[in-house]
Amino acid sequence: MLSLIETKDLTITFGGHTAVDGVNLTVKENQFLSIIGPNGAGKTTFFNLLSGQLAPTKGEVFFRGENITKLSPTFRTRKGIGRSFQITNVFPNLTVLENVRLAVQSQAGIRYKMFSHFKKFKNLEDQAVEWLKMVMLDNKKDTLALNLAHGEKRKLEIAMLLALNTEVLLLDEPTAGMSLEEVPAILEVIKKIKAKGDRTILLIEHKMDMIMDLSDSVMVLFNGRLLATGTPEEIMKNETVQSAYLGGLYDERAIEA
Ligand SMILES: Nc1ncnc2c1ncn2[C@@H]1O[C@H](COP(=O)(O)OP(=O)(O)OP(=O)(O)O)[C@@H](O)[C@H]1O
Repeated sequence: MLSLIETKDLTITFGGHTAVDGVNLTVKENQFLSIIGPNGAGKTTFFNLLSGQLAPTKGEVFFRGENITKLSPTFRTRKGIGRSFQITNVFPNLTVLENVRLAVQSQAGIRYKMFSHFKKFKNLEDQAVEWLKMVMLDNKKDTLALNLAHGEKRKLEIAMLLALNTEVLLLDEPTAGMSLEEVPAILEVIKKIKAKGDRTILLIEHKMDMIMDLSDSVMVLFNGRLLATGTPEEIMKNETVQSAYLGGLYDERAIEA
């Protein structure tokens, strides 16, 4: 398997605080990698460094061996690194289908511009419907985005990300803010994407059962540092992880109780 993403000594400091600290990581093609760690460990910041939303203080990011550290988020998306849209980027007064069609259109624009290829409106719409089927939201295609439930908005966000057709999907807590009833649907969507086998997926999640279920490997961040990487089973057994991360969580729960 090829190495698709590589970080070398990736570091970012905000004021005096180092949020991501010397992270060296290799992600292979079509791997499903989950990122865990306590609140404030640097997970989202690490995603921002991969997607180009933030520039590192030190270190580098490589995509297929090419140094992309200085590329903007737009160029990184064109290369193949897709970061989930925030819900604020969903157009509330457009329908679900119109939102996904716009994402398909932007991808088509990028890919076909150099050939002056004219994609017919209907074709774009058909593609949008396919992505909506993938996330099981095609039954809501004519609903205004503003009228969707929270879990449905997250599905729409994933459909829009899928429509960009990037090789890499960075999913930052797709179940955040969801009710317990909404979680299984998102889990099923992510499983479907994984089962297709043509994407490299990086997932930030706090739900350990989801991590165990989906991941080929897990990386643990703690105070911005890469504490451990391994299979989900290895990570659960890892004593450093247990004492530093899982142990800490149990302590917090004990204190709260
Ligand atoms: N733009 C910023 N300016 C200053 N500090 C920041 C900035 N972004 C993140 N931080 C700090 O960096 C640290 C890591 O934050 P980050 O959001 O990456 O953690 P996280 O692991 O994703 O946490 P959570 O699980 O709560 O989302 C935190 O202490 C945070 O306050």
